[in-house]
Amino acid sequence: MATRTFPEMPSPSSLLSAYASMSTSVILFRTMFNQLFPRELRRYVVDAVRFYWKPKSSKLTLVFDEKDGMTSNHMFDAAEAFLCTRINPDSESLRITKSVKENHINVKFADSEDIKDSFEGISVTWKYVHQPPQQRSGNGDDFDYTSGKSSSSRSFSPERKYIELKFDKKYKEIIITSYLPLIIKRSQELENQKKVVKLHNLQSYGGGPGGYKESVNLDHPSTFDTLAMDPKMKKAIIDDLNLFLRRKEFYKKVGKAWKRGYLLYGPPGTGKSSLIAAIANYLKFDIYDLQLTNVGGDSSLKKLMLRTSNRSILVIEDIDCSIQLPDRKGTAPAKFLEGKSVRDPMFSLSGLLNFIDGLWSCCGDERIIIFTTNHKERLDPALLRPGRMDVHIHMSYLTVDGFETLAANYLNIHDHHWRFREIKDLIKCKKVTPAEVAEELMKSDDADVVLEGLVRFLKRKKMEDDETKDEVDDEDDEVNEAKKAKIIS
Ligand SMILES: Nc1ncnc2c1ncn2[C@@H]1O[C@H](COP(=O)(O)OP(=O)(O)OP(=O)(O)O)[C@@H](O)[C@H]1O
Repeated sequence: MATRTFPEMPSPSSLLSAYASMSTSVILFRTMFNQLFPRELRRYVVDAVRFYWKPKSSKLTLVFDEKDGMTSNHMFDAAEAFLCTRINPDSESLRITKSVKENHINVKFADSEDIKDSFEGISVTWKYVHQPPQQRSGNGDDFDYTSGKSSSSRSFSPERKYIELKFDKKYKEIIITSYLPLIIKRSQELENQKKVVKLHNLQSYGGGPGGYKESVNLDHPSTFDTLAMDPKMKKAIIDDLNLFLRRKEFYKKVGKAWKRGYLLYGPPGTGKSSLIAAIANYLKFDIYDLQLTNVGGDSSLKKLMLRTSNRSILVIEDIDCSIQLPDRKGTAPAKFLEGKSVRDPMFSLSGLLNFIDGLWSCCGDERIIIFTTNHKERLDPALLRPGRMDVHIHMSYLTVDGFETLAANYLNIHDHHWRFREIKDLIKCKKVTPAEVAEELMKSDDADVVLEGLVRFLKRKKMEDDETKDEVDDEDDEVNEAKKAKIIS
């Protein structure tokens, strides 16, 4: 039987001396390398070696930085919102955020946590990376390219937050053209679901060159369900809003800015402001309340307008009080009313509308503009011309249907109450605003007590009106008598 012989194993002392001589050679080589070759050449050689030796990966990584220069990166925000819906139930850490103005708590995936997703059978991996401020080399003179270290002149790079998306390179096209747009769409849907509608105050004094803008959450509870108005009119408004939202392509095709104008008119207390809040809550659009009384002219108006965002409602309340109308010949200069600020504005109402149209047609999408007035008859005819404001809505006195809505909201009475017949008869023959009735309905928790009080209120109002009417009739009689006497003498 043949026996195998093994070569003799080197002794530990010979291994140690081989290692020592190798390390010495490496140090010698590095020193020679650094001394013999200029810095640029060293850098070039090191980069070239790194490039060719680096194993080629079949993966592609897309990086969404939080900021794109000074502005925030919409793709980062969209990805972050989308990934909140993909959080792994086994996650070991999560980020929790909430701003003072938000009503909800945001649960986000944590630093360096991987999230797996798949799109049309393609597996992708997401990762959130937060790099705190990092030291970096200063002028680079002392940088050693063989060791990759530098020794002095350090400064700090700013902190960086980004999201990485990794997938197989061959799916690049489909991921960029289909998956990313889907993420943007989903994030918008999520945003709409939890969006807190804001009310921004737009006025041009204070707050620096661009004017002053303060905003609060719009906590107005008004919705189309709580609004007391003719059901047909309510439905027509909702249909109109829905049509407007769907018609992005239509507006583009006909070359018009994607905006819609509403004129709300009617006596005080008939729900004009409530309707604006209901529209904002329905569309989840922010409201910009434009105070024209302090806008000096085109340039400050333009600055204010540029501060408004898409998907918003621009409201100009009591338009008849904000701008003095030009005379019928259109020659009188427009002037602001209300005492304090009577600078000559550089625009009339129609000028203002043309201006807003022009500005929005180039940089505004999904905008709604609402004017309100208690006196439609006092408005600039330019505003009432067909095609100017798309929809005119008359907010009128309380109707029987409107009363039923208020009774359901305030008293939780959804069918009938024995007082209803009398109340409805009184409402039919008496002009009463929803605001007046709403105030009566809030006076007690007891529906019987409240409705009895409402009946008394409506009767009293009717009596007062009858007396006023009698007085006016008496005065008219006296005037007629006097006229007759004058003619006879
Ligand atoms: N149509 C309505 N439906 C439900 N509530 C209403 C309605 N109209 C008025 N109210 C109630 O009256 C209050 C005042 O109404 P609102 O401010 O909307 O009236 P307005 O027409 O805008 O008045 P103004 O012209 O004085 O600004 C509201 O907060 C609401 O409680």
